[in-house]
Amino acid sequence: MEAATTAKTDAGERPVVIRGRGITVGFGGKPILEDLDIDVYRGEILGVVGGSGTGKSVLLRTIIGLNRRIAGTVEIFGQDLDAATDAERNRIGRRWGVLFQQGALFSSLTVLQNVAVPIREHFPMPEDLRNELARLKIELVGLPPDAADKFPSELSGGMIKRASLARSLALDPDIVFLDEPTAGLDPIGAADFDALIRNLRDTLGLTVFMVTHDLDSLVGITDRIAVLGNRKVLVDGTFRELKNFDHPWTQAYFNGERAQHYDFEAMDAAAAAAASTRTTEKA
Ligand SMILES: Nc1ncnc2c1ncn2[C@@H]1O[C@H](COP(=O)(O)OP(=O)(O)OP(=O)(O)O)[C@@H](O)[C@H]1O
Repeated sequence: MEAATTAKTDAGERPVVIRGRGITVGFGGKPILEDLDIDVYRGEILGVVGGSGTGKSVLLRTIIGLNRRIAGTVEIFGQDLDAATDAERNRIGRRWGVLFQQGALFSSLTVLQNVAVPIREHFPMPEDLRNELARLKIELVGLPPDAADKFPSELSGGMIKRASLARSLALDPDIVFLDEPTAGLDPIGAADFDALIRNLRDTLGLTVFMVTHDLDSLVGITDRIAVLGNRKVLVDGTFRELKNFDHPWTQAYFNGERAQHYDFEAMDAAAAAAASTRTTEKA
C-alpha cells in the first residue's frame, strides 16, 4: 500500500500517490493541457480550481485514463500507467473510485445494485455477501437503509451524490476523484457532503482529488489547492499562499468579494493543527 515515491515539501517528506509530468491533452488540434505537472500527496484533500473550461475535468479524466494523453506521464503509487501491463492497470484501477459530475448512476438499477456493480466486476462472490458489502457502503455515506432499494429517479440531488460516493467506495479505494461533488446542492446539503468527505478521509485515510468551484468546500475541507490556468497548474498551495499569488484569476478568486468572508490565516492554522493531529495518531 506504500507509495513508491516521495517529495520534499514544507511539511517534510511526503509520499506522492499521483505524479503527473508533462501532461499534454488536446481535442481536434486544440490544446487543453500542455506540459502540466501535478503531484498529489497521500492522505491529502487536494482541491483543483480554475476558470470554466480550463480543463479541470479533462485533467481528472486524463489521470484515470479516460482521456488520451498526447504527451506526458502519469504515475499512480509509483507505477507508470503507460508501462503497466493490463493486469497491473486493473489492479491500480481498483485502488481508486470516481464520483462523476452528474453522479453517473445506472438509472435502471437500484442504489444497492449500482453500488454492487464494481464489486461484481472485480470480485466474484455470492450475491448475499456482495449485497451485504454494498449495504455497508450505503450506510457509510449516511444514506438511510431504505435508500438501497430506490432507483436514482426517486432520490434527491444530495442522495444521488451520496449513492455515487458509495459506489466509488465500493472497492475500498485509496484514492477518490470527485468532480464537482457539491454542484447543485443547497448550501446545507453541500456543507453536509463536505463534512462527509472530510470524515471519510480522516477515518479511511483516503487521498482525495476534488475538482470544485465551491469556495465553501475549498475553505472547509481542502488541505491544498491547485489552480489551473494557461493549460497548466498555475500555482498550488494553501489559501494564504494563493491569496498572495500575483495572477489576475487567483487575485479575483481568492481576494474577491466572496472570499472576504473567510479568515484564511485562522483556517491555515486549523488545517495545520488537524494535519499534525493526524500524523501523531498514525505514529
Ligand atoms: N471529449 C472531448 N472532446 C472535445 N472537447 C472536449 C472534450 N472534453 C473536454 N473538452 C473541452 O475541453 C475544455 C475543458 O473542459 P473541462 O470540462 O475539463 O473544463 P472544466 O475546467 O472542468 O470546466 P467547468 O468548470 O466549466 O466544468 C472545454 O473547452 C471542453 O469543451
